[in-house]
Amino acid sequence: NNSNSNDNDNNENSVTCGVDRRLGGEAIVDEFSGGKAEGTLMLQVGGQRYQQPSASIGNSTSQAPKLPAAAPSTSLVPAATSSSLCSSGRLLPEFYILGAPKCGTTSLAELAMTQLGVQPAIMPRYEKLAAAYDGEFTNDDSFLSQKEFHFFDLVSEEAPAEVLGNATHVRELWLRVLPLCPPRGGAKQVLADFTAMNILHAAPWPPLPSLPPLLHDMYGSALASQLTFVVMLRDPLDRMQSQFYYQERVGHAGIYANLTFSQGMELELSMASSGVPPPMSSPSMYGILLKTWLEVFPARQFLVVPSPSRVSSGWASSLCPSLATRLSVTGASCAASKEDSEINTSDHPPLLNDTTAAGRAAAYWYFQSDFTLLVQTLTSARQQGMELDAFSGDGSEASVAAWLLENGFDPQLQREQGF
Ligand SMILES: Nc1ncnc2c1ncn2[C@@H]1O[C@H](COP(=O)(O)OS(=O)(=O)O)[C@@H](OP(=O)(O)O)[C@H]1O
Repeated sequence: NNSNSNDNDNNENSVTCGVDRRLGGEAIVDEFSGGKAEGTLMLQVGGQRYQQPSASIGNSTSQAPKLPAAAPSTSLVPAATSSSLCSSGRLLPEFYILGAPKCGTTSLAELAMTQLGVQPAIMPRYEKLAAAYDGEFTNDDSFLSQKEFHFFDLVSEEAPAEVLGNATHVRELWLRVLPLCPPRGGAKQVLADFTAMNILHAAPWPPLPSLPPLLHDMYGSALASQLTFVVMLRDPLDRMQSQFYYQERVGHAGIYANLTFSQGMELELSMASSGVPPPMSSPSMYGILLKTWLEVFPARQFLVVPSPSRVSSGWASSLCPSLATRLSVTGASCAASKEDSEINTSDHPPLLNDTTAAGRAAAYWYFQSDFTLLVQTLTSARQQGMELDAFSGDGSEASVAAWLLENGFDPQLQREQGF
C-alpha cells in the first residue's frame, strides 16, 4: 500500500460517503459491555458479597502495565503529515476518539468537526450493510449515526468469523465504506472514527478479535504510526449512571428495565460476583482497556482527557491546539462556547441523591483495582510520551492519582492503594 498516494481508484464497488456534520449523540447501541470479569477479591456489604475484577482482558493477565517497546523516535509529537491519510484510493480515519462512552465524546467530536474541519466516517444503516459486502451498496442519506462510525460493531454482527479473523478481508469491507481520497495536491482532509465503543473492543468481541492488533494490521506499521487516539475518562460511577439513564431514555434498558439506578448498580455487582461480565460497568474499566490498547500502539499517539468538563474548560487553551498539531491542521480557530462544548447532556439526579453511601462504597470498592491499574498505566505511558491533558504534577503515581481526583474521580477509588 502506498501510504500517501492520493490516487482515486475507479473500483466498481467504490462508494463516496457523504459527510454531514449534524450531530446528536445518537449512538444506536443496545449494550455496552466489555472485558471478562474474573474475580478474585471479595467484599461483604450489608449481607451482599461483591467481587473485584482481576485486571485481565482476553489473554492478557499481568497486573503490571506492559507497554510496547519504545518507538525508535522519542518525539512526543506523533508523525502526522500534511497530506491526507490515504491508501488504496480511500481516505482512512486518522483520528480516533476511542471512548469511553458517556465521557463527553460527542462534545469533543463536535468541536473537532466545526473548528478543526475533521470529517466523521459514517456508516450506511445496519440493514444496508449486507448489501455493501456484496458490492451492491449505493450511497444514500440513510446513515446509522451522524457521529459514530460503528464499523467494527456492525461487522462483528454480520461478517462470518473467517472474514473477521483476517485483517485483509476486514480491510476490504472497511475500504468500501470509506470516502474516496481527495485529489492530490488539495488541502489535507482528516477523517475520524468517533465510535465511543471502540475502546471496549480491546477485549475480543466474538467473532471480532481484539481491535488494537486488527486495526494495526489493517493500517500497516507506517500508517498506524500516524494515528491519533483520544481517550476520555470520567469518574467510573458517574459514567455508569449517565449510561443507565441514556439506555432508559432510548428504550434500551434491557435487564435494567424497571430498576432504579441503585438497583441496577447492585445487579452489576452481583453479576460480577458470579463471574458474569457486568455490561454497564465494563466501559468504566479504563485501566485494563487502555493498557490493552497500549500493548499495540505507542503511548505518544494518545491524548487522555480526564473529564467531560475539560471539553469546555480546556478546549481553547489545550485540547484544540494539541489536536491541531497532532493532525497537522493549519489555521484552526480554537474557541469553545457553552452551546458547542456541552452536547448530549441528559437530565438525571446527581449521583449523591441517586445512591446510598453504602452502595457507592461497594461500587467504588469494585472499581478500586482498575483505578490502581489506570494510575500505573497512565504514569508509565506518560513517561513514554502519552499526553495527559492539563496535568501539571511531578509524574509520580501519586500525582497522576491526584490529577484524576481533581477531575472528579471519587477519593474512595484510591482508599486501599493510598497513592
Ligand atoms: N462540556 C461538558 N461538561 C460536562 N459534561 C459534559 C460536557 N460535555 C458532555 N458532557 C456529558 O457527557 C455525557 C455524554 O457523553 P458522550 O457524548 O460521550 O455520550 S455518548 O457515549 O456519545 O452517548 C453527558 O453526561 P450526562 O448528562 O451525565 O448523561 C453529558 O452531560
